[in-house]
Formats: sequence, C-alpha cells, structure tokens
Amino acid sequence: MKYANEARAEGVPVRTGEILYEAMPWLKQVTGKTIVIKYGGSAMENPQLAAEVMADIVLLKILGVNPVLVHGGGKAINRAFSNFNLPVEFIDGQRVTTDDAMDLVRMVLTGEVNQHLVEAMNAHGNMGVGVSGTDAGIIVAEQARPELGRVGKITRINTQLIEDLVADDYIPIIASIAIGEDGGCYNVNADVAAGYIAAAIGAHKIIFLTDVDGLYENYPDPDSLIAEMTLGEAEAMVRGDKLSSGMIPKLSSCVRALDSGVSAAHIINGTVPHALLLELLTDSGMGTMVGGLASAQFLNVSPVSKFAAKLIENR
Ligand SMILES: Nc1ncnc2c1ncn2[C@@H]1O[C@H](COP(=O)(O)OP(=O)(O)O)[C@@H](O)[C@H]1O
Ligand SMILES: CC(=O)N[C@@H](CCC(=O)OP(=O)(O)O)C(=O)O
Repeated sequence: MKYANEARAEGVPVRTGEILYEAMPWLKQVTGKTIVIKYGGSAMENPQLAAEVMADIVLLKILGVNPVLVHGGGKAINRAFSNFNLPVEFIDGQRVTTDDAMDLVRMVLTGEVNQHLVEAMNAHGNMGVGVSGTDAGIIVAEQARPELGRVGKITRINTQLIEDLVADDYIPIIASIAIGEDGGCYNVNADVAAGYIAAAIGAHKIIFLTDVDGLYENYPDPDSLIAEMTLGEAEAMVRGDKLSSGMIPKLSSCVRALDSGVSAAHIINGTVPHALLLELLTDSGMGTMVGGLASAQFLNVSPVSKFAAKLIENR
C-alpha cells in the first residue's frame, strides 16, 4: 500500500498537465486532418531517433490526426551504391539511376528503409502499413530525362489505397518508387513524391523532416534561417539561383502542395527529439513554414494572437 501523501512527495507533474492543456488549441486544428510527413534519409541516420519519430507519428494518430508517411533514404542508397562499387552521381538533385542501379534503389527503399520504419512504428500497435509507390499504382511516372536513366517524372497519383488505409485507421508508409506508364519502375525523389501525394489527397499540411533547422536564405549562415515565408516568396526562391541540392525539391514540393490547396508546408529538423509534436501541438513552432499564416501582421506575436491567426487561416 502507498499513501497519497507519499505519492505527492514524489512530485506531482503539474507542468506536464499544463503542457498537455496547452496542446488543446493546436490539437483542435489538426485532429481529423490528414498530414503528409516526408521523412528524409538524412534525419534517419540514428535508429533510436527514427524509432522516436515513428512513436510520435503513432501518438498523433491516437490523438485523431491522420498521418501519411512518405520516406526517402538517400544516405542508405549511397551506402549500398558504395558497397556495390556503383558511382553516386546527381544531376539537379536527382540520382542518375541505371537499370541495374534501379534494382538496388528499390531493394534499399522498399526492402530495408521501409521495413525498418514499419517495424519501429508497429512496436506501438500495428498501425503502420508499408507500401511502395508502385503498390496499387500510388505513384505513376514516366522517364524524366534520358541522361538520368530510370528517374521518374510523376504523371499521376492514385489515391485510393492511401484513402482506404487512412479510413481504416492505418498509417501508410510509402517508399518513393513509382510504377512506369510503360511498365517497369522508376526512382522518384521522395520530396517530390510527398508533394504530389499531399496535393492529390488534399492534405491539410505537409511536413518535411530533414537534418537542418529549416530553409536558410544563405546556407549555412545561421542568421539567414527563414521562420516563415509566403507562397509568393517561395515561388520566387524556386525560380532564383540561391537554392542548392536537397532544398530544391523540398521547396518546389512546398509550392506544388500549397498551389493545390494544402494550407501550410513546414521544413523542420527531424533530428530534434519530438520535433513533429513541437511543431504541431505547441506554441513553439519549428523550422520554416511556407504559407500558413493569414497575414504578416501575425508574425512574432504572442501565442494567443498566433492561435487567433490560425483560426482565421482555417476559415
Ligand atoms: N538553403 C538551404 N537551407 C537548408 N539546407 C540546405 C540549403 N541548401 C542546401 N542544404 C542542404 O540540404 C540538406 C537537406 O537535404 P537532403 O540531404 O536532401 O535531406 P533529406 O534526406 O532530408 O531529403 C541539408 O543537410 C543541407 O546540407
Ligand atoms: C531520383 C532520386 O534522386 N531519388 C532519390 C530517392 C530517395 C530520396 O529522395 O531520399 P531522401 O529523401 O533521403 O533524399 C535517391 O535516389 O536518392
């Protein structure tokens, strides 16, 4: 037997209660909504952190959010290429993928990365269903450019399987491999795949989990980290010549998603513990938000006004 006084002496976690309560306004905005989460290979390098990210996604599902996970695995593919002495070559952020290399890319993304994520997620209750973009023709593509080999340009997204899984309260975990219009399969950039999927399923938000704190105007100058930008500003940056490598497909995908009605896109640091929860359920916010706020007058204001801004945005 244990007396109540004893339990209290161990410390009542008042702050924990406050934190949970503070989540309410944010939770009201996202519960029942579909959120596409793109998990990049760069933020997946630490398996413990990756397992925590999967647990946070399950928590969001339990809280009524409908997460759809789209993942890459560029670093794991690089390692496999090096093991097989295949050259790693990118043109405009896209991996040059020969026919033989395609088999390896598919093996790594669907056989290794996807299944590790499924395993980590399903340690918390078997909600994760791992699929490739080829399953039920989720991602359909044609050859992008002959010099890239089997790199696909997405032509359409079939949303049915994703919608069915979400309706049945599963969490789709989608590897960025596409089925060809001409048969066969294609390697597609996972940022691009996530943007297309978010647009096609009418997601509320898209969140890119990467290994930096967000988008820097002049990378890596820490003072140039962008907290918020409008769709117009993002479009101008995509058209300009300041962006390099990994951020080109991410920002282009933010633009595509917002153009199709997704309310906000976020680029956040997935290596920060509980980054997703902090972004979605607290006043703190994280990284770079594209779109989102109704007006610049709400920038850098108190949490209460920020909440008001979010309500306006949701009208
Ligand atoms: N302007 C920029 N802002 C932030 N990161 C940038 C920028 N330009 C290039 N990067 C690089 O982009 C990387 C993230 O892209 P990438 O490696 O493709 O990640 P992921 O695996 O998450 O898709 C960062 O680690 C950083 O080195
Ligand atoms: C065409 C192309 O470049 N495909 C990517 C697919 C994986 C990916 O996008 O992974 P990240 O999200 O970790 O960058 C590749 O082969 O690396």
